[in-house]
Amino acid sequence: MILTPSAPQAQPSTHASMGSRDPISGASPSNASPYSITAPVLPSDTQSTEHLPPTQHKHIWFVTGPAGCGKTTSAAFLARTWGLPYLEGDTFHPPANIAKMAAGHPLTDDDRWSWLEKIGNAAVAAVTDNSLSTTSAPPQAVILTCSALKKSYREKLRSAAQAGGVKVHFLYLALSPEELVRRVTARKGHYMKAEMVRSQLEALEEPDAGERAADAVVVDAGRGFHEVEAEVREAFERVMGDDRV
Ligand SMILES: Nc1ncnc2c1ncn2[C@@H]1O[C@H](COP(=O)(O)OP(=O)(O)O)[C@@H](O)[C@H]1O
Ligand SMILES: O=C(O)[C@H](O)[C@@H](O)[C@H](O)[C@H](O)COP(=O)(O)O
Repeated sequence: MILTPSAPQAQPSTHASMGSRDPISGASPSNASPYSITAPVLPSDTQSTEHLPPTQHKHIWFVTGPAGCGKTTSAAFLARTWGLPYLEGDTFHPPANIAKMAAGHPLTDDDRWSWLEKIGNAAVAAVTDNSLSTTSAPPQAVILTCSALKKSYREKLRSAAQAGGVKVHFLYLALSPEELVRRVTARKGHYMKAEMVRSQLEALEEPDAGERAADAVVVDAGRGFHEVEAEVREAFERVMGDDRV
C-alpha cells in the first residue's frame, strides 16, 4: 500500500531542470546528474547555509523509498543545507548487485543483507570517527540514501545504530507507482530501469504505525521540489530540535 499517493504537481519554474542541477551545490545550469555523486560527500563539499545547534546525540538520517522517489534529491538538499556528510547507499552494493539490477533482476533478501550491514556500519562510523569530518570532531549527523524497502531491513539498520549508541531516523518518501515510473523513465544514465519499479513496490513495506511513532517520518514526495524540501526540512529541524542540548 502507498500511504500518500498523489498526482504529480507542476514544478516551480526555477526547479524545472533540477534533475540536472548539481545536487550538492544546487548549482544550475549544470550537466551533472545526481548519479555523478561518489560517496562520501564531505561537509566541505557543500556550501551550507544553516548552522546545526548542538544535540545530545549523534544522528543518522536514512532517506528511504523505492527507486525514483527522490532519495538522492532530498539527501543532497539536507547535506548542502546543513553542511553534513552524505553517503549514497548505492555505492555500498557489491558489483554483482549492480549488474543484477542493471540486467533487470530484482535483488533478493540475501543480496541485500551484506549491503545493509555495510551501510549500517558506515553510518555509525560516519558519526563516531572523524573520517568524514572536516574538523577535529565527528559530525553531529550523517545523511544516507538507502531504499530500505522492508521493515526487516530497517530493523537491521536500527540495530547497527543502537550498537553504536546513535539515534536513527527514516525519512520515507511516499510516491505513487505512476509517478515513480515517470521519474525513473525520465532519469537518464542510471542502471535502475523503470521495469524495476514494479518489483521494488512488491517488496515495499512502508513504515508502520509503530515505526512512525518511533523514528520514521513519511513525506509526501508527489509534490514539487520546493514543497518536498520544505517538508523534509521541517521534519529534520523538528527532530534535531527535540534533541538540542
Ligand atoms: N519533487 C520532485 N518533483 C519532480 N521530479 C523530482 C522530484 N524529486 C526528484 N525528482 C526527479 O526524479 C528523479 C529521481 O529522483 P532521485 O532523487 O534520483 O530519486 P532516487 O534517489 O530515490 O532514485 C530525478 O530525475 C529527480 O530530478
Ligand atoms: O534494495 C534494492 O533493491 C536496491 O538497493 C535498489 O533500491 C537500488 O539500489 C536503488 O533503488 C537504485 O537506485 P535509486 O533508488 O537511487 O534510484
